[in-house]
Amino acid sequence: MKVLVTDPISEEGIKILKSEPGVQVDIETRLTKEQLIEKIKDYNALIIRSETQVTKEVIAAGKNLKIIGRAGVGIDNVDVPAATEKGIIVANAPEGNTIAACEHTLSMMLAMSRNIPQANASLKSGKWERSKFMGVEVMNKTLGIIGLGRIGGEITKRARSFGMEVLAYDPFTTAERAQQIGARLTTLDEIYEKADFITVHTPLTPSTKHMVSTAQFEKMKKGVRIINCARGGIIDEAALLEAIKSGKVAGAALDVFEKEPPVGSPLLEQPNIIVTPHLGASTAEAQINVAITIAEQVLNAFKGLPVTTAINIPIMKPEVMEKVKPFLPLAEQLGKFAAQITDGQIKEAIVSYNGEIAQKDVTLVTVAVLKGLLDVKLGEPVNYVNAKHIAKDRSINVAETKLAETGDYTNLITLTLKTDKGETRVSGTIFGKSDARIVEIQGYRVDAVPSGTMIVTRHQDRPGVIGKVGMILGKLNINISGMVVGRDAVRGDAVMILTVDDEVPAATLKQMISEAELYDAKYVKL
Ligand SMILES: NC(=O)c1ccc[n+]([C@@H]2O[C@H](COP(=O)([O-])OP(=O)(O)OC[C@H]3O[C@@H](n4cnc5c(N)ncnc54)[C@H](O)[C@@H]3O)[C@@H](O)[C@H]2O)c1
Ligand SMILES: O=C(O)[C@H](O)COP(=O)(O)O
Repeated sequence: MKVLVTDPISEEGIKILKSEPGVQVDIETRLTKEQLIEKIKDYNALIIRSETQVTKEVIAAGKNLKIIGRAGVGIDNVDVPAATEKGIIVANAPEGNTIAACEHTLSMMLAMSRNIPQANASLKSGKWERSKFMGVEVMNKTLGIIGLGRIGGEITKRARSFGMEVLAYDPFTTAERAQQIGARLTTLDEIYEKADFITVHTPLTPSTKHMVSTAQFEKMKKGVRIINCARGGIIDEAALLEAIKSGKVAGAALDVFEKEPPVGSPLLEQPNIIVTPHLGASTAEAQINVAITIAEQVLNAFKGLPVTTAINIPIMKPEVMEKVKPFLPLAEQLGKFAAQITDGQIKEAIVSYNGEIAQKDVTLVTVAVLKGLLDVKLGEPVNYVNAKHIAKDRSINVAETKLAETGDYTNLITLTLKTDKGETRVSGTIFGKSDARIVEIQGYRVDAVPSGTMIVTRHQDRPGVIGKVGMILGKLNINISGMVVGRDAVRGDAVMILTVDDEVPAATLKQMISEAELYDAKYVKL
């Protein structure tokens, strides 16, 4: 397994990767786009920070990529949909630099309030300008936080200790959580109306891009101070420049820029804008944290272990994962089995859960069913990353139903496929800890271990049918190792599963259908 590291990460992470037998690590920073596209084809993992741009072209060239690891939080420099489509895991290190970014934000707020960078530059240039650098206090001021996630939360706690009132806006958090950490959740308009300081802590996404622009500056208090230690582009730089020039905004503290480095940006010429070169995560502690996390995640991906910080796979807490793990192989086999006995174009896949499993978080189990189903149907690599995406792309509607009733089985997973030609229904269960069985096909009871190769027939239950099938297979030296039949009534319709030790040619299935007068016969390989 080969890992390419294209942005500088702490040695601690590199050591972890290198200590794993069979893992080769190459560090190549400052690659051009073309160089990265050329190199990436040989690698199984790419580790980056915020500088490397992982574009669609890079991802397309990464024929052997399993995982893109971001040693930090923001993944706006990675084309995540393109990676998902290719089945490449994108993982970040979401917690390692929270404190670093929080402390940097507060440093910037205080430095801006007391003109520290300007005063430092003045004194070092030989001046002694005490009256020029009159500051403001933060105590008894209102801090508006946009994005009350990990960093916004830590900032709240510390800002409260400075004696600030904290107003927060975050559509994805609750008023209770905000209150618990010391903020009052409110609207953006109230923040703009009341805040003396406004700091943004959202990711950069299409919906947060330029969320603070001319119209928003107009709503703010005169003399407001702005901080952006999240991502360049959340605040519209052109609008900020105008607001600074007009005096509406008294000062700004920026760690991040729409273009990095911000060469030639007029923002750099404004005396009341202080800047740092994207240093939010640059502490020794944070860099060790994120490098260790991402190295561990990359190794997990190589070993097929859960990548717990992946942002394009359903993530589960280890205790939840432990409970659903035994069902994943069964779920995948059900998907594969159903795909091979189903004709027509799949319009809908309904995964129904009965019994104990219905009480669990089955997100990953449904993905496993889709993985098995689409792997067979499409003949292209499908994994836990891209299964849902591919289903959506192919206009296959995926539904989940849950029923706590146990019926005859403690747990039952049923996959129903609706196609343009009809409907297929297959159910499976786990006996004991991991004994997987297919227990129903089209409503007929059966009992088959979902593995190996088999022939699945639909026919009328009458004398001679099974004999004729056996004769045909016998003549071709195809060995039958097991047989189960399910029927609705004596001489009614039936299904049969014949487990076979050898490959069954399509012509043999046709011969069986015509000579034994079967409704249908399918070869299933699991
Ligand atoms: N300057 C740096 O070096 C540095 C360091 C770390 C993180 N960051 C940036 O900070 C961002 C936040 O990091 P975090 O760890 O707190 O992430 P987080 O996911 O814990 O928090 C982000 C919060 O933003 C909220 N949010 C999303 N869309 C929103 C919207 N439209 N309006 C308001 N809130 C919205 C989310 O609900 C979430 O609570 C990262 O995405 C990264 O870009 C920068
Ligand atoms: O999103 C992040 O984690 C920060 O912006 C840090 O970026 P960096 O790893 O390039 O310092």
